[in-house]
Amino acid sequence: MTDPAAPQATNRVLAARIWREYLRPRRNRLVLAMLSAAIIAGLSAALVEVLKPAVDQLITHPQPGALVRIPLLIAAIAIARGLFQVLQTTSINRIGNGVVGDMQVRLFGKLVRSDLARLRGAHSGSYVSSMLYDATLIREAATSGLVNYTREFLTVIGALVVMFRLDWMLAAGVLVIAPVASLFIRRFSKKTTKAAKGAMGETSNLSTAIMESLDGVKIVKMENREAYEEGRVAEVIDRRQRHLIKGSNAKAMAAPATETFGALVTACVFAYAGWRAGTGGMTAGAFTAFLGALAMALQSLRQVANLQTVFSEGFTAARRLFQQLDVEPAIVDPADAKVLPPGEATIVFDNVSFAYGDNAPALHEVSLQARRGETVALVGPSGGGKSSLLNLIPRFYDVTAGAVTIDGHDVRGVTLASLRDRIALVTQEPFLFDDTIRANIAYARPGAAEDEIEAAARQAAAHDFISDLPLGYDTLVGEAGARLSGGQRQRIAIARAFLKDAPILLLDEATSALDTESEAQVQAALERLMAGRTTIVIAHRLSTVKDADRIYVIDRGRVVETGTHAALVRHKGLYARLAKAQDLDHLPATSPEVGA
Ligand SMILES: Nc1ncnc2c1ncn2[C@@H]1O[C@H](COP(=O)(O)OP(=O)(O)OP(=O)(O)O)[C@@H](O)[C@H]1O
Repeated sequence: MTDPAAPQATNRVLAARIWREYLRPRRNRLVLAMLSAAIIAGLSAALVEVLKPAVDQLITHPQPGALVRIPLLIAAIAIARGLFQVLQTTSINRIGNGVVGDMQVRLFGKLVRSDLARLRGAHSGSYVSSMLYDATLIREAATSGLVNYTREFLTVIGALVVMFRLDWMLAAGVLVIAPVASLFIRRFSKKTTKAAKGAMGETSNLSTAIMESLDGVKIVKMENREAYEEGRVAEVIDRRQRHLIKGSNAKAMAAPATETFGALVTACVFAYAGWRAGTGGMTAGAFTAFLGALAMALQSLRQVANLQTVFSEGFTAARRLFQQLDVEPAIVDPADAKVLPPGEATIVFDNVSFAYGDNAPALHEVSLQARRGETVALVGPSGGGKSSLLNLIPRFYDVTAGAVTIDGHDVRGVTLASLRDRIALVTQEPFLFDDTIRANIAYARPGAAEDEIEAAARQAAAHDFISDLPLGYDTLVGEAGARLSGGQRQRIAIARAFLKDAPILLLDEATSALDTESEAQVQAALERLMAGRTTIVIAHRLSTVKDADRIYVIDRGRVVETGTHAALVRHKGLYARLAKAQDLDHLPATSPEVGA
């Protein structure tokens, strides 16, 4: 069997998976929808068959009683068909929305658990398009497509049965030309499939382009590039529309073809019927009913043809969505993972090398150590590898060689949950969710009590400004915290770390975004946060560097110097040059040796 996630997975494999995972749990309702579809097809056939007695008994040879009986019969069939149509539609709606919901939840669950490397590797727009667009296309194919197909198919069969009952010879003649109709259907379904695939690819590009422009809206405005962005999006829209137009044209061109074909068949039926009527073999009623059945069969065949597009879109979407769904993260708990036991929280990098995928290594044989109560600073030129190093501790990425250990336990040997429980991370641009300040502080500990949240905010020097807000802790912070200042966002992130109270603190310090007063508050809060923890900080603020127990100077992926600020200044190496550039090389030197 083909792997359902593989790009070449056959439609049969995809259909089996959709059935197994999404439809089987809803099979009762699906059976109801299918039964309704079958009954609708039967009633439609009955409706055309009634035309025979209707014409014969009401018009050609009027019969007493028929005037009431036949209209009542038609009304009863029509009402029953209407009721089953409602039943079919409501069942499909329930199944369809359930299927989409399931797919979206599963896909999001998968994405949010996937490796950082994978998430960084594709634009989030493509995930959004898959979640919203692909899932809907699969729903269309798997629910209304499937049920309508069944209904229309059975309607064709029903119409054929009626035709055979009315005049088997004529029906057999019509049946002989059926393969021609199927040739039509196949021909244009190929074209629409190709167009559908193209349109789907462009839908993904479109969401990417829109999200990117809006994410970078400040720079777009600053550089007066609105018109350029508009043009860029317009180009993608144009490409997408070209595919959509091609698809619609293929459909539209098929309509005159099938209609002409239908008219030709009808003409033949007329000729035959005329001949048969002349010889007394076919009544006017039978003839009318036959034409009605033929028209119904042709109409249903057209629907069947249209549904081919729905199926091909659905399968293409399923192939894409399952591919996304089936990528297993590489960074997971090992089979024999143990919980990281509480301890001193000593972090050791033992000859660590690391590369992003197949790129050149970002870190070469790095060794470093940070103990409880210590502040270890990472400094060095941009692109040197400081962030990469920090990312290895909570296993956002895994080392390529060597090991990162905490209290002697390799981080790859313990559960991710217990590892990350022990670490608080405060980044340069702290991320806040569009929720209340309270929820943002309590993000790591959703069950935290009100006074714990407030205590954390006080320690982070955030309580006063929060209390000054009209809604206090209930204030909604806006998208990514947009309604707060940079310093306020940072203090909320620090409060979050205080509340988490993890023994390890990873800090990517803010650079120059803050004014002096705000910076002093943030700095004081950070110092309180660092006390008594194992802190590794990417240092930009020189006061942190000065007070650090140890500084590791990282350049081009290697630790090139180690020591205290004073010792490193005396050493007159890279650090001394960086410090000089920042006018910080005149501090009294009091301290120990420099290493490398
Ligand atoms: N996701 C990624 N994929 C591929 N390469 C990356 C990725 N992130 C960083 N790099 C590369 O790894 C190297 C180290 O980057 P890193 O971000 O760790 O440096 P840094 O010292 O933190 O820089 P800065 O001070 O500018 O933030 C750089 O050459 C960078 O181009």
